[in-house]
Amino acid sequence: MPDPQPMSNRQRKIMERQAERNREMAAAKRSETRTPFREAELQFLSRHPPPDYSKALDFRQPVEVLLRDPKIKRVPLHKRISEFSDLFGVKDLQQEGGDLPENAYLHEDHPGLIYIPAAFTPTAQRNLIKGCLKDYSRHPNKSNLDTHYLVPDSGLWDLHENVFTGKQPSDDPSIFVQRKAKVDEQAGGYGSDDDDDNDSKPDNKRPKMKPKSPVPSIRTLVPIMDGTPTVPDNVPKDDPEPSAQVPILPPAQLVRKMRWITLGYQYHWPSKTYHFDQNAPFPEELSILSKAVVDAVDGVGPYPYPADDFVAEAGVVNYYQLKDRLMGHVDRSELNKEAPLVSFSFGHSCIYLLGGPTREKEPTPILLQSGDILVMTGPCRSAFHGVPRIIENTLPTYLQSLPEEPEWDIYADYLSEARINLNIRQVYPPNDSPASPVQH
Ligand SMILES: O=C(O)CCC(=O)C(=O)O
Ligand SMILES: [Fe+2]
Repeated sequence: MPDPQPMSNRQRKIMERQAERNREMAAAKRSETRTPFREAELQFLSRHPPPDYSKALDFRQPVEVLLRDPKIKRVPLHKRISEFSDLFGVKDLQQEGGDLPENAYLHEDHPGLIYIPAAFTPTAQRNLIKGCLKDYSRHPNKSNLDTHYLVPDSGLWDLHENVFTGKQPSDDPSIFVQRKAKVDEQAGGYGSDDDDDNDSKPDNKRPKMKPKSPVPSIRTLVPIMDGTPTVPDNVPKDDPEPSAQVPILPPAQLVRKMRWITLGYQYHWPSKTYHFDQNAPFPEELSILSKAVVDAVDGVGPYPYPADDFVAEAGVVNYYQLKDRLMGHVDRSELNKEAPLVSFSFGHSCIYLLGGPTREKEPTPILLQSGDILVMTGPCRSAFHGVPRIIENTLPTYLQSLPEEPEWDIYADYLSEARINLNIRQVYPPNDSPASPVQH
C-alpha cells in the first residue's frame, strides 16, 4: 500500500473550512429544534442533575397560596362532583371522610384548560385502576403488545394474576404469551429486550443508521410525533409487521411492557388516524364518567360544550413505567375538535408540559397527581403537551399494599413503578356519529 499523499496546506485549509461549516450547520439545525417546548422537555428528562420539581404548578397546594399566582382563577363547578355518579366514590365518602371538589381552576396562559384536583376518593381510584389493568386491557381493545404477541382474549392481566396468586405455577408453559411471528431459526429465538434505552435516547429521534439487529422495540408504537394524521382515510391501514425477536417473558414482566390500549374507535398509530370501521364497545361506566365531567365543567370555562352533545367514542389508557415518557404532541385525529378531551391520572405523579399552538410557546409544567382530572377545551384541546417525567416515590399510600385488602396486592405491586393515564375523546361531531355500541 502506498503511503497516503501528505496534505498540502491548501487542502488542509479547505478541509478545515468544510468541517467548520458542517459544525455550524449542525449547530444551526440543533438550535432550530431547540424550541421552548423542547427546552422544557430536556429539563425534565434530565437524570443528572435531577429536575427542579418546584418549578411545576401544583394545583393541590393550599388554595390561598395557589391563588397568589395572578394567572390562576378558581371557578365553581357547574354541579358538585359528588352529585354525579358513584364512580367518583361518593358512597365511600361517609366511610373515608374527606370531600369531593366543588371548584375547578383555569390558567390565563392556557385558555380552555380546566383542572379539577383530587376528584376521586381512594376507593374510586382503586376501582378505575383495576378497570384499566384488568378489564379495559382485554380484546377487542387493542394494545401495543398485540402487534407482536398472541395475547389471549382472557387478557394478559388474568395470566399475571393466576401466577401471582399461585393458581398456576410460574414454570407452566401455558403462562407464556407466544409471539405472533415465527421465530427465525438463525436469529436464535429469544431476542433481547431493547427497551432499556429510554434514558439515553430521550427524544425518540434515533440516528438514522441501519439497525445492526432487526429487533424492534415493543414500544415502537408510542404516539411520539405531533399527532398530525399522515395518510388520507381511504388508504388501507395495515398493521405493522410482528417481530420474531421480541422476548418471551413471564406475565409479571410482560404486563410492564404494556404501553397503551385503545377504547372505542381503535387508533392506528402509524398513520395517526382512527380505524372508523373498528369500533369496540365503549365501557359504560367510562361513558358515564366522562359525560359527568363534561357536565361538571359546563359553562365553567370560556369554551362551553353541552354535556348532552358529548359522546365518549374513543379513549386511550397509557401505562407508564418510571422511566417512560410521552414526547410533545397534539391530539388532532378526532373529527370533532370542539368537544373536550377528559384525562384522568392514577398512580405516580408526573410532570405534564402544557404548551400552546406551536412548540415556540413556553409550556407550563404541571404536577399531575393521582385522582386529578384535566379537561382540555377550546384552544387548549389543540395545544402541544407531553409527559417528560414520572416522579419516583410519589405513589399515594392508599394505592400501596393494604393489609385489609389482599386482592389489591397485585395492583399495588404494579403501581409501585407505574403511572396510568386514561383519556377519553369524542371523535365525531354531535349527532354525526354512527350509533356506538355500549359495553354492559
Ligand atoms: O399521560 C398523560 O397524561 C397524557 C397522555 C396523552 O397526551 C395522550 O394519550 O395523548
Ligand atoms: Fe395527548
